[in-house]
Amino acid sequence: MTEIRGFRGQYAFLSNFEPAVIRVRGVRYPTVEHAFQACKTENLAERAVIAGLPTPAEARQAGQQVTLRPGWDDMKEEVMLAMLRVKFRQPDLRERLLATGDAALVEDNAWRDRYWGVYRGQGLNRLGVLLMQVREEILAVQLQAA
Ligand SMILES: Nc1c(N[C@@H]2O[C@H](COP(=O)(O)O)[C@@H](O)[C@H]2O)[nH]c(=O)[nH]c1=O
Repeated sequence: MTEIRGFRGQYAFLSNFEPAVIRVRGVRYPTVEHAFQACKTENLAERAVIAGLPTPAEARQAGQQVTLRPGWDDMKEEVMLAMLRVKFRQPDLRERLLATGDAALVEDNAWRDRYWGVYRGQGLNRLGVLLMQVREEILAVQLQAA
């Protein structure tokens, strides 16, 4: 089976740091990263600040300082999945995701994240797994409509 390892170059669009407008409760976020980090808090003022940050790296940093909502750890995968579903509703991104076929998607990273990705050959690759789930869902809908 082919594998896409590392979301760089032509596969950078799979990264949460890539531009993709996500709307959550009327607020517009420029990347999944912004939206995901904002969802860590229920404080709308904190969300608004994150939405306005110029880069996803700054959004990620800000997400480490917000008032964490109760139970965040148990809901973070559902939230990530929801954000990814919104991202890949956009036709161009949806087509590019589908074009990865049945390749394994592995968020191989250099920033030592072994939860969402894989670092030095080890990690849960939860981002990759959720991306593959979204790809499956899109494919299932297309097959139903065919
Ligand atoms: N740190 C990083 C990425 N990692 C992203 O950061 C998020 C993890 O957030 P947290 O759960 O708050 O640690 C998650 O969306 C993961 O995909 N991605 C990138 O392209 N470049 C980076 O430098």
